[in-house]
Amino acid sequence: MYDWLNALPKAELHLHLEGSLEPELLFALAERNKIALPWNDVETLRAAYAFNNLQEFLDLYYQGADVLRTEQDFYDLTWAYLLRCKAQNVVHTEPFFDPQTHTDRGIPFQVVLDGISRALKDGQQQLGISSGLILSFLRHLSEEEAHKTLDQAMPFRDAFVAVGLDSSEMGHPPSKFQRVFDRARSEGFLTVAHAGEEGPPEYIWEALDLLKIQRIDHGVRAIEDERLMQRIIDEQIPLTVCPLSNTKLCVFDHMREHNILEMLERGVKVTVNSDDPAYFGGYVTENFHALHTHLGMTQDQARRLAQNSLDARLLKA
Ligand SMILES: Nc1ncnc2[nH]cnc12
Ligand SMILES: [Zn+2]
Repeated sequence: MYDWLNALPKAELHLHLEGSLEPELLFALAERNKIALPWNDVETLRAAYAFNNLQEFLDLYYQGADVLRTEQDFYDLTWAYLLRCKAQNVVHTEPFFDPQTHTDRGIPFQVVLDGISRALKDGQQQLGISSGLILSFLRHLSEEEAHKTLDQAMPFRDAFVAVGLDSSEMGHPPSKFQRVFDRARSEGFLTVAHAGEEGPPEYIWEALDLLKIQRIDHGVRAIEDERLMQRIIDEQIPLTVCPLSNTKLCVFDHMREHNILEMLERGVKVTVNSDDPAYFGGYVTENFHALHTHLGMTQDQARRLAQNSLDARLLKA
C-alpha cells in the first residue's frame, strides 16, 4: 500500500517550509554559519521531538529556524523539500513561510524570499512541480507587526498567492487580524488561516466570516459544531488536515481517534498534508499511510483525498 499511495498524484496544501528543516540539514547549516547548537548531535535533537501540545513544538521550531541565515540557506531548505515532493509524486505544493521568524532576527525579508523563490522556480523547471507561496503572519505577535510584514511584502506582490495565519492559536483568535486581512484582500491576496487545530469552533467561524478564508488549515475541531459542519459541507470549504501533526501534538491521543475519514464520508472536502514533516515523522505519503494502518483507509478513500487536494489548490493549473 505504501508504494501505491506514494505513486498517487497529489498536491500538498499545508506545509511550513521551516518545519521541513531536517536535523541533518539543521546541523549542516549551523556548521556553515558557525552557530553553536545546544544539542550534541542529530540523534539528541531528534530525541527532543516529543511534544505535549502546539506550544512545546513551536518553541523548538523557532529555535531550529535560527540556523537559517543566508539566501542559500533558504534555497537549500526549500530545494530539499521539493526533492521529497518529487519522490512522493506531489505534483503541486502551496507552502507557507513565516517571514517574521526571520526578520525579527535581523534577516532581511528579501534574503528569505529570494532563496525560497529561486528554489520554487527551479522546482518548476527541473522537477515539474508547480507551486504557490503563502506568506503567513505569526498570530502571537501584534496586528501592527503583521501590517509591517505586509508592507515589506508589497514590492514582491507577485511572489505570493495568499496570506495565512499560524503559530500559537489559543488566545489569538482570527478577529485579532481582521484589519490586516482586509488590507491583504484589497491588495489582491487570497486568504487562508490555521483554525480549529487546538482552538474552538468559534475560531473557525471567525476565520470564515471575518478573514474570508478560502481554506481552513487543520479545522479538525469543526466536528464539535453541527451548524459549522453543515456550512463547511454545503460550501465545500476545503480543510487542510495534518494527521501525523495532530497525533504528535496531542490534538488526538492516537491515530485511531482521528476524525478525517469520518469527515470525508460526511462530505467535507478534507485533504492530507504533512505540516512540519521534519518534526512529526513523515511527509505526505507517511500521513496517507498512517491513515491506512490505523483507520483502515481504502484505496478509494485515498483517491478521493488526493483528488480533493488537487481540487483545493488556490493556483489552478
Ligand atoms: N501546526 C502548526 N500550527 C500553528 N502554527 C504552526 N507553525 C508551524 N506549524 C504550525
Ligand atoms: Zn500548520
